[in-house]
Amino acid sequence: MYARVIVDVAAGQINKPFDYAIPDELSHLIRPGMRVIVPFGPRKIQGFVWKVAESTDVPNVKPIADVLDPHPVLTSELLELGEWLAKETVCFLITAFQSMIPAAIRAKSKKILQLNSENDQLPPVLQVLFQGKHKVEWDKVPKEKGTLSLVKQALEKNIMEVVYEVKDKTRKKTIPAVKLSREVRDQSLLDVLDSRAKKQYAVLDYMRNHSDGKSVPIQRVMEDLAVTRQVIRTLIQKNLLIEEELESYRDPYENREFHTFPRPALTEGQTNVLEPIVQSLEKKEHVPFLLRGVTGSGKTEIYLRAIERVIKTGKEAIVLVPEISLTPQMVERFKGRFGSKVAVLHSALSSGEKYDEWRKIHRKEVQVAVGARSAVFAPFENLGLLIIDEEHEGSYKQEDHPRYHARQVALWRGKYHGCPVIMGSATPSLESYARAKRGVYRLLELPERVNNTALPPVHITDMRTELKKGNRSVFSEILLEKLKDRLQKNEQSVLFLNRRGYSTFIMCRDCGYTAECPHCEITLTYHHNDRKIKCHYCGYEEILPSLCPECHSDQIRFFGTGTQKVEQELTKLLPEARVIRMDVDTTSRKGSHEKLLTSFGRGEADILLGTQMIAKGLDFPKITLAGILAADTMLHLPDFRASERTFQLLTQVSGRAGRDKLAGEVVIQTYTPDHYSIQYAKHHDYEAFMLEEMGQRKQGGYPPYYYLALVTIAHEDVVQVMKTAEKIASYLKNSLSPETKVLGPTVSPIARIKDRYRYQCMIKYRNEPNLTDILNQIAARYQKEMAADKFFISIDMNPQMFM
Ligand SMILES: Nc1ncnc2c1ncn2[C@@H]1O[C@H](COP(=O)(O)OP(=O)(O)OP(=O)(O)O)[C@@H](O)[C@H]1O
Ligand SMILES: [Zn+2]
Ligand SMILES: [Zn+2]
Repeated sequence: MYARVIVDVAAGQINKPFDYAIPDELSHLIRPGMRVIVPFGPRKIQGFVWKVAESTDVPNVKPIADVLDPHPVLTSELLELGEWLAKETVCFLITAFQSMIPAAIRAKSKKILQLNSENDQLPPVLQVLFQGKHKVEWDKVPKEKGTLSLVKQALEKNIMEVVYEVKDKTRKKTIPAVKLSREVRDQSLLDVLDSRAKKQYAVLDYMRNHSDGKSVPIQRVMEDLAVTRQVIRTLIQKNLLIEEELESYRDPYENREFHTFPRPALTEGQTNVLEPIVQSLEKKEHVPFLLRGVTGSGKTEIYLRAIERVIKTGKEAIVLVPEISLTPQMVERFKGRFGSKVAVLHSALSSGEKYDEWRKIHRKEVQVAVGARSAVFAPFENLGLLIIDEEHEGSYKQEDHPRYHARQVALWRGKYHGCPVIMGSATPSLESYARAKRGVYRLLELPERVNNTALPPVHITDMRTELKKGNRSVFSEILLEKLKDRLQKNEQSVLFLNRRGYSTFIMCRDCGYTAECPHCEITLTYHHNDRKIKCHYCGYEEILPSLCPECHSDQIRFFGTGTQKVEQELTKLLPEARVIRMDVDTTSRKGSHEKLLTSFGRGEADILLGTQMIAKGLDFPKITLAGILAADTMLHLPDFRASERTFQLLTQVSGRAGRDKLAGEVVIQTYTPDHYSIQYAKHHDYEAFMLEEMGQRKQGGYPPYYYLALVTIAHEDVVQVMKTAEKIASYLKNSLSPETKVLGPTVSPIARIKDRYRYQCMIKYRNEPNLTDILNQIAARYQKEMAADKFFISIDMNPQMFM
């Protein structure tokens, strides 16, 4: 028997399987989807068994060295999905497979220097390096000329050699447990024990009555019966109990109690919406539903009801939510309804915790997976439903290989399993909405809030007028007034500050110098906490200069409005207000996000001030005011979705106010009050906005009228980039149909990142069946250069970002 293995070397001409012999002792074990260790050149690397075959054309195949999994980590469905994904997103098969499993089991091989003789044969410098051990990781070797040439000599003399070790990072957590041995199960206890051994008798009796023949943690037996470990040990020695290691899960929600989440009677609107979904569940039909429901219309309840049906029929469901709305509140709604049937996959979990949640799915111990983007790969085999909440969210697109969109994957899986997919949002993306209008998706609508409360009235304030009036503060008069009013009434407010397109930077007031990253063409951002300026693209940082590096003036200050600055101003203007600030700085510690929100929910603060993370998902009855401090910061980004994103964000934030009995209100501060995004958001008019935006897209030749593909080429040498970009552009122009437009090459909006100059070509097309093939050819053509770290070519189908 032979295995076709996709090996983990994402470089060179190896986007194809390699054949390995399956040793006899493994032949009954190996199945497609398992991870294996195989020899590859001088080293051993990890791979996935793709297929098992009777024969091979390859002479002298080497045998598989080891198997890492007792059960396949990739189901046959996921293997198939991976192939599709690799082609569609133009990436390596191995990259697609790796992205479907938790990071904890994505093993990497390590390069290691191993001594073949005694330490003292080495030159002193290297002796120090080895410190008496016979192995050193290559990463620990100082990469300087002297040491490297000594290493080279030692390798040539065969004093040491390079080996590769594959480390499986998984560490399953286990706890000691015991179970009854067979002889105890089949006999009367008095036959195996002296009746005077009362405690031992009690233990065996307990095990008979409680354990159902399964193992029980030793700790629990000790606690329940108040016996010492010695009693149990004696029973083990007598072979009456068998000791076992029980796998235990790191449960991030272990110490939390989930209140059973009430199951309200559905409103008429909800009933109508649920009906066609239930029908398609019953008919086992793949129907893509687009559920457009205004904020607070009870979409989540629809999800819960549909999942309920799915679980009843013994099937499984996946629920995707954007990372930032995967709040404890959200988790509680699912855990509160379905309890231990739910696994939560969340990036804030440690990689061990994530792995444990994944294993619950893999071992069919849960039926529902709730999680961010990558949860779409949950290894269920009997899917009955997939849900994408806030389907318009940009974070569903992965901005790294494989550049997939979770919606695209969900639809693929829905089709595979013949089950419905629900895409829900108050502001569906224009692309999805257009598809629904054309009947590709089935449109379901919830136009009203659950208890028929009105959507909150929106005030627009023109910040230019404020400035003319002499108001230099971040807050308009009207917003400040309303904040004071809420304080008096003991109601809560949220203040939203857009993170994107708006950051604090430093500038010299005398000469106009601004600090830029020396490796990227981007301004450095000021961080108040450690008084440093940092690059958000490459991580470069430096201490805030006290004098201007150009003119040595001491008038160097930071500009822009960060949350910290707003908070300072807020405490000055409203000293009595209790403010909770939520941004990257206050939520970086594990669990802090949750703490802040719980505290706000308990009413321990009056104002919640934050960035994107407070825009969605929050459902607090006492919030009656939502303020948006600078609505237009995102409007001017070089991105054709800027207007759409602005509209969506304004609508989402507005939706936080007045969700319960108390009526809500919204204040939007802007410099461009007449912009259609802002005007339609004011009137909660999604359809009118979409209509106007469609016109804009048609004119500009953007989605949904055209599809886009973005090719970015980067290299340290600007001439090389230009030449290659030209070559690629003209190759594309020659191979694609005349109706397709190839724009560029042009300099990317961020012209340099990590010392590499960047150029891009944009492809706009309507019908180009061979495009992915052609792009895959281009990727293959430059693989060697990319592997050698010279060129960096990224191909992004349906891009969400244009930087
Ligand atoms: N049928 C119902 N009867 C009473 N209350 C309900 C009903 N359905 C939902 N709710 C409650 O109404 C509130 C809003 O519902 P939900 O959060 O599901 O809306 P949503 O459409 O998901 O909102 P958003 O898009 O703004 O996040 C919640 O507190 C929910 O518990
Ligand atoms: Zn200066
Ligand atoms: Zn940088």
